[in-house]
Amino acid sequence: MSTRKHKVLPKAETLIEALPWLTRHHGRTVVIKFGGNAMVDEDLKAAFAQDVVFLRHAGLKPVVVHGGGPQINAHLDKLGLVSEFKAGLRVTTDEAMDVVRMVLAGQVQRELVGLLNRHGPLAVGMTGEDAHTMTATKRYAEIGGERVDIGRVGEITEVDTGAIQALLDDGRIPVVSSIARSADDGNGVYNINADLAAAALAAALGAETLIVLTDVEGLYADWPDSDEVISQLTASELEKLLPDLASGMVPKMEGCLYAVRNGVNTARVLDGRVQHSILLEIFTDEGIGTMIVPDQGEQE
Ligand SMILES: Nc1ncnc2c1ncn2[C@@H]1O[C@H](COP(=O)(O)OP(=O)(O)O)[C@@H](O)[C@H]1O
Ligand SMILES: CC(=O)N[C@@H](CCC(=O)OP(=O)(O)O)C(=O)O
Repeated sequence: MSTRKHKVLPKAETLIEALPWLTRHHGRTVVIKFGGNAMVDEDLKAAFAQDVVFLRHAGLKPVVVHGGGPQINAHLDKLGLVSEFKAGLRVTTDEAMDVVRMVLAGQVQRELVGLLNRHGPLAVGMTGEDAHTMTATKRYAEIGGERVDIGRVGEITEVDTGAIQALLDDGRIPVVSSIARSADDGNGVYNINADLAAAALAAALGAETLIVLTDVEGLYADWPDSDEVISQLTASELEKLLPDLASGMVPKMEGCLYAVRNGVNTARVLDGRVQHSILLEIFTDEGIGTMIVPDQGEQE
C-alpha cells in the first residue's frame, strides 16, 4: 500500500501557488529598475539575472532599466572628480557626463547583459539614445522653491517605445541605460536618474508593473529614525509625502507616482539585497516592500 499520491510535496505546492499569478501576468510587460546599490554584490547580480530570465520563460515581458550611481562615483573618484547630488540628482558637468555615459553603457549595462545571456541569447543592451527611445530637455532641481542648475541632467519629454517593443516581440530582454538624447542641445545627451527613466518607460509601454529594486526594505515611514516600512500607499498619499522625502528616495518615489498616474497598475519598491525578491513579489501573496497603487477611480 502506498499513500504517496495523496501527499502534496512542498515544492509542488509552491509551484501550484504560482498558477493564478502566471495566468494573470502572462504576456504582460514588467519594467524592473535595478539600482546601483543593489548591484555591488556578485551573488545578488547573478540571482537578479535568474529572476529576470525566469519571468521571461514564464511568459512575461521583462524590461530592465539599470542604475549605477555607486559605480559612477567610484570612477569619478579615480579621476579625482567629486560627486555631488542635489534633490537626489547628480550635478553633472560635461566632464562628468562622459564618465556617466561610459560607466552606464560601457560597464554596468554590459555586465548585466552578460549575466542574462548566460541563460541564452536573450538580452540586448541599449541606451535611451538608441532609436530615439528617450528624448529629454534640461532639468533643474527644485530646492526650497528655487530652481537650481545641476548641469547635464535631463527631464524626459518623449519616449519612443518602437525599438523596445520590437525586441520584446522577438522574445528578447531589453536592458536600458538611463541616458537620453537631447531635444534642445544639438547632438548632446542628458543624464537621467534611472528611477525616472524606468518610470517613463513603464508608462509609455503600458506596463502592468514597475518594480524598483534598491538597498532598503522599502519606503520607511520616518527615515532615518525608524525602519518601519510603509507597505501600501495610494498616489495621493504618496504625493503628500513627497516634499518630506530625502536623497535617493526623491526620484524613486517621484517615478513611482508618475508611473501609477500614467496607466501603470502598481509600482513596487523592493529590497534588492534579498535574493529572488522579484519572484516572491510577482508569484506569491507575500507582500514585501512598498506598493504604490493608483487612487480609486484611476484604477483600470
Ligand atoms: N524614507 C526613506 N525610506 C527608505 N530609504 C530612504 C528614505 N529616505 C532616504 N532614503 C535613502 O535612499 C536610499 C535609496 O536610494 P539610492 O541610494 O538612490 O538607491 P539606488 O541606488 O537603489 O537607486 C536608501 O539607501 C536610503 O539611504
Ligand atoms: C541624474 C542622475 O542622478 N543620474 C544618475 C544615473 C544613475 C542612477 O540613477 O543610478 P542609481 O539608480 O544607482 O542611483 C547618476 O548619475 O548617478
